[in-house]
Amino acid sequence: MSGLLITLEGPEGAGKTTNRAFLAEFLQAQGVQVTLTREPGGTPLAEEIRHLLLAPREEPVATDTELLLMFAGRAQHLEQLIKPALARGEVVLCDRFTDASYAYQGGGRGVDQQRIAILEQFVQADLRPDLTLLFDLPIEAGMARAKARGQLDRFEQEQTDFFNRIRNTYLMRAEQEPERFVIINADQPLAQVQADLQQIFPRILEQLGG
Ligand SMILES: Nc1ncnc2c1ncn2[C@@H]1O[C@H](COP(=O)(O)OP(=O)(O)OP(=O)(O)O)[C@@H](O)[C@H]1O
Ligand SMILES: Cc1cn([C@H]2C[C@H](O)[C@@H](COP(=O)(O)O)O2)c(=O)[nH]c1=O
Repeated sequence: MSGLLITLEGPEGAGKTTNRAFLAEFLQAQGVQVTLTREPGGTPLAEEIRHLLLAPREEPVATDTELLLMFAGRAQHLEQLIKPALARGEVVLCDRFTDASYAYQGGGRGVDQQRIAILEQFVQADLRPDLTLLFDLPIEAGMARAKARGQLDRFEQEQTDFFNRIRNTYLMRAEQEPERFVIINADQPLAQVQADLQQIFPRILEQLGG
């Protein structure tokens, strides 16, 4: 038995966490076992790595340090949480995964995509998300939501150009893998975003049945 790995991606404040809960509610109502998780994080050790990554600090964080910490947390998360849940046949709803490394460290920081691909293969072997929901919206709209939440973390303190490169990288990846990605227009009232999201429920149930 093998479950499904569904990842939710997008820039800051796109509504990933809010809509992960909405999706979980729907699946649970269908009797599907769901594991909710996030990256960086998802296990106690990986959450400690998350704290290291997100905390604003005076010492500049080297780009490779950031990249390797993302994949170190991912390795722990995969072994301790994601793979066991998939082996139990569950749907894993993960708030960000490796597409975020391509978007943030690749697009945002300028790391060569091939170097990220090497780490992806090293840490994940052939494990890839079954479906990726990309919540897309203009950077200013997402940042306004993030700012309204309160203090900004180390990533959220970056400039608009950094986030525009991230958004563009996500959209480019979605174009390259149209069978895996579904783009959701996140720049709409929540009720409309969720109405759009409902359109893909049958696809998820079909993937689960197959
Ligand atoms: N469609 C929407 N319209 C307006 N506000 C929204 C919408 N979706 C989510 N929000 C609000 O925006 C804020 C950010 O949402 P959420 O935490 O779900 O986004 P996120 O993508 O997980 O953010 P981040 O990646 O920055 O953690 C929350 O306060 C949420 O209530
Ligand atoms: C998985 C992953 C994440 N990031 C960045 C993206 C966000 O700024 C933070 C996570 O915080 P959020 O509450 O989910 O917004 O980490 C990254 O740069 N690279 C990654 O692989």
